[in-house]
Amino acid sequence: MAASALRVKDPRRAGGAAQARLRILLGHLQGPATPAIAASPTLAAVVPSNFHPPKFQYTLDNNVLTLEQRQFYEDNGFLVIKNLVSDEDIQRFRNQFERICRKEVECPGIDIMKDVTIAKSTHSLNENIVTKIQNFQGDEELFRYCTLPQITKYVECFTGPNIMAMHTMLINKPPDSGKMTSRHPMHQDLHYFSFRPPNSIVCAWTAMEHIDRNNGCLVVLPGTHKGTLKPHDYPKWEGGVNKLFHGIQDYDANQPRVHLVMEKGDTVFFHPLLIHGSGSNKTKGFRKAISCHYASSDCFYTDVKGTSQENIEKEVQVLSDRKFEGLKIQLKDIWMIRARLVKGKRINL
Ligand SMILES: CCCCCC(=O)SCCNC(=O)CCNC(=O)[C@H](O)C(C)(C)COP(=O)(O)OP(=O)(O)OC[C@H]1O[C@@H](n2cnc3c(N)ncnc32)[C@H](O)[C@@H]1OP(=O)(O)O
Ligand SMILES: Nc1ncnc2c1ncn2[C@@H]1O[C@H](COP(=O)(O)OP(=O)(O)OP(=O)(O)O)[C@@H](O)[C@H]1O
Ligand SMILES: O=C(O)CCC(=O)C(=O)O
Ligand SMILES: [Fe+2]
Ligand SMILES: [Mg+2]
Repeated sequence: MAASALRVKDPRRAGGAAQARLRILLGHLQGPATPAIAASPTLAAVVPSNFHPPKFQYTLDNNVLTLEQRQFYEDNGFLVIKNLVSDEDIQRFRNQFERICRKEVECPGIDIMKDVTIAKSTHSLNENIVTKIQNFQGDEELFRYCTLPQITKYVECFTGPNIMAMHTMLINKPPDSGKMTSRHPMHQDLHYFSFRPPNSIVCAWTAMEHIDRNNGCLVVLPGTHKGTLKPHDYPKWEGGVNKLFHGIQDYDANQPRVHLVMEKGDTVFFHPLLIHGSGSNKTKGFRKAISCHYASSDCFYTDVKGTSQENIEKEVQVLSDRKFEGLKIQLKDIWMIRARLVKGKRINL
């Protein structure tokens, strides 16, 4: 059976023999279960002798990625494609961002965020106050980013043909005030998500200008997509931390990091378990990037009760209580509201 057919099923819903079979096969998709199977006479009897574990777990069969690119993503959990978005498109996104910041256009459902150091200031909004806008799925001009064919062509290698846009952001990392609040702590995006499986989710993140360590590039820990979701909470930073910027609790700052230096239009695709963050912006300019988290529409929603994600659900509920006036909604409801179809059929999400 093709891995792509399997990975969309929720193994908990399958029963009996089918469940046993799925578990065995999913074992190959999720981790090195082979030695255990070989050691067990009962399980070994179920696995045909000509069965070869799939070589690839994190990418689907496709004719877009070269073998080398595919292997790179499998090993590292990210892949940078140079020069994927045109200057013209980036200028359009930048113009629309400025119109939204200045409140010249209405954008239903959007969240506008200021840096924690100026959160209580009463400046009227403009593009030099806003640190990011989120959930622009309702804005046709910005949503164009999510539908760019040269991006969805790559996305499909991870999600398959039924593609939902789940989360969108335009990040406008401000010059750091000196308190280091422009840093984004090391985290896994899956911490925010109540849908699975992780291998059917991918983020596309496009640099809207040259980005390096000076203006706070993305920083990744290669290979960490092979691990599990870690507990997240606010880092104990002296200068303060932005709302909802949770970081990995036991993060060891001495682990080897890779700084992704990118040119305008370059796009990185990365796995939702990949540990990443971004550094402070030491320049006077606002560092801009645009991103979308995509998921296969046959992913399924999960309840985060009793998991390490309870803390994020509680916080998001407090925020949504203010917006939706006391309606106690779950994290998965919030994602359901935000989700928008990009391509193919809407199934579960
Ligand atoms: C893929 C992974 C997910 C993404 C990962 C991330 O990016 S994590 C970050 C995800 N971020 C988000 O989802 C943020 C969504 N943003 C929002 O909901 C909003 O921007 C916000 C709640 C932060 C701010 O709300 P509003 O702008 O509507 O309201 P307002 O300006 O009145 O602020 C409301 C209260 O929040 C405080 N506040 C505002 N911005 C803040 C910030 N950056 N850090 C801390 N606190 C902040 C204000 O001081 C105020 O406190 P008082 O009430 O005390 O006066
Ligand atoms: N001491 C630290 N403790 C926890 N997280 C850190 C620490 N230093 C950096 N990080 C995290 O590592 C990532 C990358 O940081 P990086 O070192 O690149 O940036 P920076 O410290 O802002 O700038 P610089 O380039 O001067 O080191 C960010 O996500 C940041 O939050
Ligand atoms: O700094 C950035 O652009 C990346 C932020 C990020 O990783 C996130 O918001 O999840
Ligand atoms: Fe992130
Ligand atoms: Mg540093």
